[in-house]
Amino acid sequence: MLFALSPIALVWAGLVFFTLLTLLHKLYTALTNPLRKFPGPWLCHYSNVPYSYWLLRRRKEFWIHSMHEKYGPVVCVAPNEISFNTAQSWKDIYGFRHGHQTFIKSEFYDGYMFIEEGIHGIITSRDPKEHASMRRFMSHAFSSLALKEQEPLVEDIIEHLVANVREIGVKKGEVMEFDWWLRLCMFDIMGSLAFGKSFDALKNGGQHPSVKFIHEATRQVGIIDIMKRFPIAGKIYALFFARTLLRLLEGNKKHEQFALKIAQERLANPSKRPDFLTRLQENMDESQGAIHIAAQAAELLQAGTDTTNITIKTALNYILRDKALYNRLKNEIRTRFPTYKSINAQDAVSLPFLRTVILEAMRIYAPVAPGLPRLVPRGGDTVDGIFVPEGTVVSTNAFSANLSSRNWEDPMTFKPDRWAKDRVSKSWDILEAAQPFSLGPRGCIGQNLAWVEMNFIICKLMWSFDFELVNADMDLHRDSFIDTLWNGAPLYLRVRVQTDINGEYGI
Ligand code: HEM
Repeated sequence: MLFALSPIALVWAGLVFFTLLTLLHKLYTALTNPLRKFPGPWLCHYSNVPYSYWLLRRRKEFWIHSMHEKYGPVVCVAPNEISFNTAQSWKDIYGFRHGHQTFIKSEFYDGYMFIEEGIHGIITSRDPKEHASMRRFMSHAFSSLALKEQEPLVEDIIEHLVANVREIGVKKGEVMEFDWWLRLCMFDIMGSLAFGKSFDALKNGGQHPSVKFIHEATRQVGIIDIMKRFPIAGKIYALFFARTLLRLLEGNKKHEQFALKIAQERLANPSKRPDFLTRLQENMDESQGAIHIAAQAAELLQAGTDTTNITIKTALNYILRDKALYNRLKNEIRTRFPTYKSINAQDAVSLPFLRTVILEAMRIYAPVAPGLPRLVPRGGDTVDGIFVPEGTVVSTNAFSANLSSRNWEDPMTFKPDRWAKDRVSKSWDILEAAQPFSLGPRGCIGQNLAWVEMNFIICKLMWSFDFELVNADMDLHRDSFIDTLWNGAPLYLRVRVQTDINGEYGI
């Protein structure tokens, strides 16, 4: 009977059969999916399409937040993925919990840098044992002593930034795309610390291949994520868009080679320069070579560049919209430091109002906005009192936890005083819902350095200049996209030299 069909009819019959089988399989997995009891749109329980659609539109965190506002603190966002947005979920998923197994990083972290060599850096390492030994190894580069020694290197780059602002913003009177200059500054700082020399991005207006690469790499992460969710479609995409993928991979390769060359050079010519490389070299063992150092340096560059830059940009954006807050911050900085030369990192990090401004900036526009995916360990475990089956990918969505109307009073309003130690207002904010640096064994190892950089930069800038926001019609949330990290609207500022204090840098 089957042989009576023409070849074309046979192909059609095969296609229909295959489609029916796939649909039946989908239906079966949907009906037996243990996550179906979790709230969320029905489609998310059995398809990665909504998740990938919003990822491609670069507004995934906005979508997840809208679902949390609608369905509550736990939402099924993809067939095997649950998002939380509560303070307790941070502790349960990422923290140390006595008597519980670790929730390890999911496959999301696989395969970015040094893929062919199978070598990870501290961020992408998923194995808890491998990571713990890396963390010990890296901790020397992030100790308080190391940080103290790194301060002059950081300050040197900040001086370049201040000089650029004086030259372009004050002397030439140009409106400055300020986040671009901040980005270059952070890039040079990380170059100086992780690669042993500044990239001179501030000097050359960003003409360094790694600046472009790091920017593109954040988009690459999203594309790889989608390709992992749809392996067959991913292969077809790879076939049709081979050139785009090759370009991305080429950028990756060049950045790897660049990192490797720097590491090899440094190992061949040991130095006493107090940067990360020196500390890492001092603590290497025989099992490690230049490639291991290069993998760490490449990841540090990504971790420490846009996170800090985005925070400073956010703080400036909100402060410059509120005259009272702006004057309060200016006064705190200019009173604490009578001269420009008296500005130092230690005092800069202890300014109480500046601290609350930065905390509020990291709340309202989380520098690392997406949920950081983790796997529920064998046997399943509870998150915020809810049992989640083993193998489920869970995360606390930082963007949503920081803006949830269940966690914050008036969440969309920039109110640094919610963080004041002597809080007199009766706000019921759940401060622990915001964990900008994450927590537990995989929490940010660079946070002390980040505080030094951010406070130091803001103090030096606000001491030296008066700022005016030019594009006040810009809305940071409305006008931003997320490619793992923010790809936000530019911040245009007009700059004048400050006239409150006649410091030695007055022009
Ligand atoms: C405002 C600035 C910063 C924020 C908000 C921030 C945030 C974070 C977050 C959320 C994580 C967890 C990532 C994950 O679980 O996948 C992390 C990890 C990490 N961060 Fe930062 N970071 C900042 C600055 C820095 C700086 C300046 C450095 C230094 C170069 C740095 C180095 C790292 C490293 C190495 C890790 C991985 C730690 C580990 O897995 O043991 N970060 N950071």
